Amino acid sequence: MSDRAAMAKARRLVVKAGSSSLTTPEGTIDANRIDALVDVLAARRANGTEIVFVSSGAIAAGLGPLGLTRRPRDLATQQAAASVGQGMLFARYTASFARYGLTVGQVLLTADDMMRRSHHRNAQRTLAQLLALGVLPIVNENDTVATDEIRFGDNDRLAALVAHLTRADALVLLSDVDALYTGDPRKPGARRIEDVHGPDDLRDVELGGSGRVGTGGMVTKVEAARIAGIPVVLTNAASAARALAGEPVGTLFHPARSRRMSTEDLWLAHATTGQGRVMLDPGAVDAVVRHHKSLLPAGVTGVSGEFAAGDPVDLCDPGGGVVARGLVNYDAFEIPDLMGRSTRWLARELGPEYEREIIHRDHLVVLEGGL
Ligand SMILES: Nc1ncnc2c1ncn2[C@@H]1O[C@H](COP(=O)(O)OP(=O)(O)O)[C@@H](O)[C@H]1O
Ligand SMILES: N[C@@H](CCC(=O)OP(=O)(O)O)C(=O)O
Repeated sequence: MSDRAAMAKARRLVVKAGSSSLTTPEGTIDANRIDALVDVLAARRANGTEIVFVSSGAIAAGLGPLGLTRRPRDLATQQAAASVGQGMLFARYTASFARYGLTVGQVLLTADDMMRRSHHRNAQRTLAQLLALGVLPIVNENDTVATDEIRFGDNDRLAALVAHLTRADALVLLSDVDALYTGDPRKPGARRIEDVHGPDDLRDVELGGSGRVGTGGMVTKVEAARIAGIPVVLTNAASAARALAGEPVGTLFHPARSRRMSTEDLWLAHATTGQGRVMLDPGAVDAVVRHHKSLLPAGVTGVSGEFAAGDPVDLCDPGGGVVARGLVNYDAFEIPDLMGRSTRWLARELGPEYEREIIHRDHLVVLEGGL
């Protein structure tokens, strides 16, 4: 099945709309555009497809009511605008989907919810239950509590992670441009890119910044497409119906990997950040990256950062490049005493509890640079 056909046949779809597709330049909700988009989603839902909708626009929709003429730069005012805008946005969706007898559920997530395994599982369960109950979940970042350091900021990566979380078959990113271009389409000479198969197709592409109200521009969309691991179409809201029908609109990002990674691997690779680093000798790099073995203390040459057992940590090759990430079995301060030792020696000298690996292979994922 072609990736376009996969879009048309998807049984579970994540659709993400950017701020610019949902709000007016005056900083209010664009009710007509929301209704038009809801018409498309409801029609697809009526065909039996489960849809998770990721909607930006909380900050943009809060600008007008607060008398702001442009997107504020400081986090506190962004959060105030999001607090005002999110409620209005969701009220609008509730009314709009009700025209089709559809019930919507609001799901606000933080980057932290994606990073902590227990929160992640919880979000996964909630979304699954909403879908099982026939509810259409509408997801946004929980802007009012997100801090600068741990913010998604844009919703493109969040949409890709939600696609993982829900094991969606395809992802549609709706923006104010109808496709990815070779350069910013606001400048002359930019050409539309129809298909992206991998990094080679993006080599000469200028990934510019965002529009007036959006965040991240094309960089975050390309990144989202890369991490989604499923067919992704990028187009504008006006082309949403055609994109969902598998017609050749926008830009289609073909998934790079044929084998789907497990949910935990996807989570580890894309939703977490290493809380510290563990340095490996060449033999350990080989064992972990090529042979997918557990990381044993004997192959560790150094450690940095403050992490606790259970945290995600980055594994580095002797050149300092990150090759893998895994959930570590020890606190950072314990590792120097174990480094370079065989598990047998450790068990004999320190006790049987030290026989465990630094990272078990079941909780270890090789990152792209390490392949
Ligand atoms: N190579 C490119 N192809 C398409 N659009 C681009 C490119 N470079 C920059 N852009 C700009 O990215 C903007 C969309 O990004 P953004 O404002 O973050 O959207 P959204 O709010 O939908 O997430 C477009 O308005 C476009 O002007
Ligand atoms: N969570 C934020 C998303 C911010 C944003 O600009 O996202 P996007 O328009 O998708 O680039 C909001 O709802 O305003």
